[in-house]
Amino acid sequence: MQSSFLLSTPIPNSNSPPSPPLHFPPPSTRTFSFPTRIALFAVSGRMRRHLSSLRAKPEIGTSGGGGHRTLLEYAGKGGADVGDDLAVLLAHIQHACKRIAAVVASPFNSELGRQGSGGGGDGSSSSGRDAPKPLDIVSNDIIFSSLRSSGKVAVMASEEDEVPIWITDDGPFIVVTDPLDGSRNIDVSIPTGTIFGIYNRLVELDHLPVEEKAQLNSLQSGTRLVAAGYVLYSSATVLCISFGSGTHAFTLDHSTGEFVLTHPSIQIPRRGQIYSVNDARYFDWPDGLRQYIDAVRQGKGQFPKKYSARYVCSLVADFHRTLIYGGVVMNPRDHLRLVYEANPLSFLVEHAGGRGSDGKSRILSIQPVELHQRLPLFLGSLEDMQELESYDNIQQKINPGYEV
Ligand SMILES: O=P(O)(O)OC[C@H]1O[C@](O)(COP(=O)(O)O)[C@@H](O)[C@@H]1O
Repeated sequence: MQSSFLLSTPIPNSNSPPSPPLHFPPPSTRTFSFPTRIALFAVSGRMRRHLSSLRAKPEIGTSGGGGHRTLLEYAGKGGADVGDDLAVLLAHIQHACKRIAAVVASPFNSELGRQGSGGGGDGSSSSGRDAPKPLDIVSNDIIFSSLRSSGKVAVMASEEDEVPIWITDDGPFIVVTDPLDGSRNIDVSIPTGTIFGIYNRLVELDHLPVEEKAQLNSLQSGTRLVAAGYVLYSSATVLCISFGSGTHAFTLDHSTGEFVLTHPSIQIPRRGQIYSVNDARYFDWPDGLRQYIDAVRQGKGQFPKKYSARYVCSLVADFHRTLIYGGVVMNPRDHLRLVYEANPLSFLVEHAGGRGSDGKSRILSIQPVELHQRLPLFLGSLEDMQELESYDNIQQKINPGYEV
């Protein structure tokens, strides 16, 4: 009785047209004992309440359905009220990231993902940057055309472009971005991500030649970020953002095409029990880092429990897990980029109560001197980061240029 009742009752979903009011005939009482009748009545009552809650109309301003606010509602006047210009820019960024999500998940990208393009024989470009894969280029183009059509961006500075690109003189914002981080994982469907940071255009530089003002606007210190975020392309597509007050994550609802608020005001645990690093590099590490990892592995660190290791080798994925579960994510060699990777992620982790460091200094306080500047990167829970940095010698100076 109970299971056929469940099977025959259509459960509304947001794709279905509005359905007529649900009517549940009371279960027949003729063939059941009194206690069974009571139990069935309770089940059907609970079920009725559950189903009507599924059919509940979203609150005003919650068009994501299910009572969740969408990203644009959150950023708008009834929410964080980030201003019209930033809201328009955000609408274009989220649109670009939905397109990238579709491209990385497409069955037709495998050929693209496999080929390298350009660069030197050692897989690097003439400027020492890694050779981009075709999907890096496609993602870069998607971001660029969205930023340009927003009309709100003066400069885009991307991992995939040798120099920052001047877009429009009166764009109020500067966007720094790694359009597709972790693209080396694309052939095997491991998560990837987009990272971005948003600054105000420095109007005091408007009189300078275009190349010069594009460069200087892009090299602002992380403390001046207006907003920063990442989009994780994984089992779910998650857009995590901070406008300088809290860090919030929105998950793409594929049935509505909206990012809906799923993780408001994320607080990274003060201490986690996970470290994330490529530990095949153990023998190239300095003593301090080895000692730290040896200690936490054995439960001999400040926290008397043995840590676990997790390493996806995709910065956005490793960072997202660390933000939610706590612990530390690190790349101790000079590999990740200050401007469009370390700064945005440090901004996010700080606004969630954690810390971002190069092993010696706070990331956000480092003045960038060039667009593709690399550095060691450590991000995570406050207590874990304090413990890690207390080892002093944690930056890996030997960087042989690993093959994989
Ligand atoms: O090779 P390592 O030191 O493990 O570095 C892996 C890191 O490099 C990255 O792949 C970024 O490098 P790329 O921008 O060259 O892809 C991160 O996603 C990842 O966390």
